[in-house]
Order: sequence, then structure tokens, then C-alpha cells
Amino acid sequence: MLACEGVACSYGQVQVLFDAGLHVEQGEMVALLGPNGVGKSTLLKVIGGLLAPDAGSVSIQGVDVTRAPTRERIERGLAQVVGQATFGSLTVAENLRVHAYTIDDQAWAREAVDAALTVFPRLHARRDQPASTLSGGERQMLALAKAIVQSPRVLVVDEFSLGLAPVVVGGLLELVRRLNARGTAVLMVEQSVNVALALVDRAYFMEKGRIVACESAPELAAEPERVRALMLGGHAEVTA
Ligand SMILES: Nc1ncnc2c1ncn2[C@@H]1O[C@H](COP(=O)(O)OP(=O)(O)OP(=O)(O)O)[C@@H](O)[C@H]1O
Repeated sequence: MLACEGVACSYGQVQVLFDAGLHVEQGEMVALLGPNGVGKSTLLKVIGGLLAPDAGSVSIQGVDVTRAPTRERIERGLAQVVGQATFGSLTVAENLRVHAYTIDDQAWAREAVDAALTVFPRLHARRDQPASTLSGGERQMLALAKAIVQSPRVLVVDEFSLGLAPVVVGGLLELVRRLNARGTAVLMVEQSVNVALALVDRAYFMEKGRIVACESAPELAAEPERVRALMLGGHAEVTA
């Protein structure tokens, strides 16, 4: 459903991704893990079309979208939840309707918006409020609700846990798990490694812009020392 191969990417003169590759199959849930600043969000930006890679490819459902605009990637089934991205001056309901634009059937689009609001009673209660007045957690709910409206084939999630209460993160992740159970392929970056490993099938580990390991989550769960070493990346070598 999603594949990246040999991705190299730079900010100006500084190269941050080197030959990065990963794949997520239909119905799979996969984590991208690693220490701060190794390039996880950068790889997600390349997948979403927000950054053009210097080399390598991205494909969605087997179609090469490396040079395609973000809009085309969305039409091919990609949804991305990045931070608390919302249109602040639009209401909650308007934010959701904007995201239903890929749905041709307007009656179905209205149903999708209503269904997304039903999932989040807090958003339902605030449906006519500008998104700028929502709390951080509510904005992340809205970001996920927008993705749900799209009924994505591939969902990419960048760090839910940032600054949110664990109970809110747990609720959001449970919804991602349900989308995954309905067949959506999921790639998630998650700060809390234990939370991620409890949910996913496999995990990729990044170090200094490279994917250095891909492991099955159940096997990793039995090897906490190995997880620690992978998460410490280069620091593990320094302290060893
Ligand atoms: N817009 C930018 N301009 C220049 N350098 C950037 C930019 N965004 C990120 N970087 C740098 O690229 C590298 C990778 O950043 P990235 O945000 O992809 O890492 P990350 O693994 O997602 O980190 P974290 O876990 O801390 O969110 C870092 O060294 C970062 O400082």
C-alpha cells in the first residue's frame, strides 16, 4: 500500500535522509521509531509530498507518486495526521467538510462528516466553534477526524503523544487501531515506544537519516534491551 525506496532528502546543503526505505502492506500497522532529529518527520513529509526527495521513490497502492502533488496522493488514498493541523478560522464542522472534498457523492460526504463527529463527542459539542478555540487535544482529535472522513487506504500519523494526556493519546490510538482493523495500512511515528510496540505489527528504527533495523513487534516486546539500544542509536555505542 505504501513503499519508499532509496529516499535521500536535504534541507539546503544539509542531507538528513540517506537511502531510506520502508513498506507497509494492506491491513498492516507499522511504527517508525528512533531518537530525536534522525529524520522521521522528514520521511513523513516526503511521503506526503511536502518535501521533494533528492533521490528515491514513494509509491501508494503500487503507483509511483514521487513527483505527484499532495492532492494526487490524497486521491490515491493517503491521509496524514500531522500535529494539530486545522484551519483555525473555520468551524470544526467546516474543517471536516473541507476534507470531504475528495468524496464525489455529497450526501455520502455529509454522512462521513456526521460519522466522524459521532466518534468524538467533544468535537460534536463544538461543531460550530472556530477550530482556533479548541484545546491541543481537541485539535488532534479534529486532525484525526479529518483523516477518518477521507476513509484512507493508507494513514500516516506523526506523534500523537506530544503534549497530550495519556488518556487522550490512548483514545486516539484506539481509533487508529479500529481504522487499521478495517483494512487501512498505518504508518506511525510515536514518541512512546512501549505504546507503539503494543499496537503495531512491525517497527522500523532510524538512526542518522538511515533505516537501520526492521523488527517484528512481538519479538521486540521480549527484548527490551535491544529496543533500548535501537532507540539510543549512536548514543548506545558511545556509552558501551
Ligand atoms: N525545515 C527544516 N530546515 C532545516 N533543517 C531541518 C528542518 N526540519 C528538520 N530539520 C533538521 O533535519 C533533521 C531531521 O529532523 P526531523 O524533524 O525529520 O527528525 P525527527 O526524527 O522527526 O525528530 P523528532 O523525533 O525530534 O521529532 C534534524 O537535524 C532537524 O534539525
